[in-house]
Amino acid sequence: MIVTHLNLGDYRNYAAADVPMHPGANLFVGRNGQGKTNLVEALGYLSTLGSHRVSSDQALIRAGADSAVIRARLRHDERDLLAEVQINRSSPNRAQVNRSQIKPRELPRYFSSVLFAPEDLGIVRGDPSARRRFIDQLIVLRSPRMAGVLGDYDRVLRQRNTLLKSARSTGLKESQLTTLEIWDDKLVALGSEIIVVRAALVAALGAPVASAYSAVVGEDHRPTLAPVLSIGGVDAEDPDDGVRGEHTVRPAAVIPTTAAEAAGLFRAALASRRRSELDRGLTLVGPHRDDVAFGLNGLPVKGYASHGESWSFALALKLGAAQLLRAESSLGDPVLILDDVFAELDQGRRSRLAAAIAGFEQVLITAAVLDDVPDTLTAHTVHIRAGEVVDE
Ligand SMILES: Nc1ncnc2c1ncn2[C@@H]1O[C@H](COP(=O)(O)OP(=O)(O)OP(=O)(O)O)[C@@H](O)[C@H]1O
Repeated sequence: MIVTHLNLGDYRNYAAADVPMHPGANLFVGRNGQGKTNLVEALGYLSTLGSHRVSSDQALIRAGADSAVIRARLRHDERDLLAEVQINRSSPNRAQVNRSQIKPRELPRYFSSVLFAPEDLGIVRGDPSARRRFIDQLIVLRSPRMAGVLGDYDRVLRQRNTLLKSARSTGLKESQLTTLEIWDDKLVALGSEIIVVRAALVAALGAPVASAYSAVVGEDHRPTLAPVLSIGGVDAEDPDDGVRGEHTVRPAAVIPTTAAEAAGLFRAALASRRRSELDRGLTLVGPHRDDVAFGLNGLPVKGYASHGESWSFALALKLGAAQLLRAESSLGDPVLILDDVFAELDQGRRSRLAAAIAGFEQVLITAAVLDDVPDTLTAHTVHIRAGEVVDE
């Protein structure tokens, strides 16, 4: 799949932008703070419904405006499609495909992109939530229907926590026990599906991430990924009662392969934690506490790997994700977006990265310095200055 045209209205520092795009590499160059990342961030939003830089949509709307529009003309298998989203400051966002309204969360059915940016270092070095976000975004791109399952799980979790909190202050009454059992059933049904899908994804990512890592780094450093499931044996032994410290981040002892197996484990874990959950007023086990353990040469990445190794690992995660999607998606290749990547790499890694991405249908690259980008990627170069696309 490729983007043939991007149109922005009141998005970040763009009052309006019209950018034709080409198959293969498209390079956006400009000094710091001109709007290069904003441009590619907008395309990332269209497939993940979020920005890699902020958790709320508010910052995406141009200062002083009420709404932002991202509109992209997409081409796949000779067919054109117009996808757009309107991000509103004070009303729900709206989305359209070919001018017909759809739910915003349906957009990943139509557009698939994988974005790598310096912030992705947080996936390997940051909190478990960053790893869950990475995994879940990929899950939705692989199977857009999962957006609903993940959203429903969060909703049920919030409602269950509200009930646990109120039971904590008053003691669990008969009627609350019945309601808790209903929430347990919903949590287990949704959660067990998430657990199995996440574990399968982590297993599927292992090989493409390892080959992306050696393609860029040029050596066989054996990166590994393993799911850490909070329903498995990990948290059950945890004296902190499910509050995960660094020492508990290790691969799950049991990795369920079916939803029924995951449901059995999840339900048993909930039962064994009921007392603690009522004491704390909080759901202590479940996919909202899952993690992924990343390893390099037999050591954990977090806390052990160098800056360069962590950075290359994060890049390999995204390249591996893109590789996985291109192998199985009905949308063709995801649009690969590399934001500010080349400045971080030495000459050898720049050339190797250029070779590794050469086969993708479309790659969008941002750089502050043109000379940082290998010549093979500069055929379509667009200059950006102060929120405007300029011809030079
Ligand atoms: N909601 C907004 N309204 C107006 N301007 C905004 C908004 N959000 C961000 N900006 C402006 O956008 C600019 C940053 O753009 P962007 O992050 O795309 O820079 P960049 O060209 O990628 O720079 P760098 O090379 O430093 O990464 C900043 O000047 C910032 O003030």
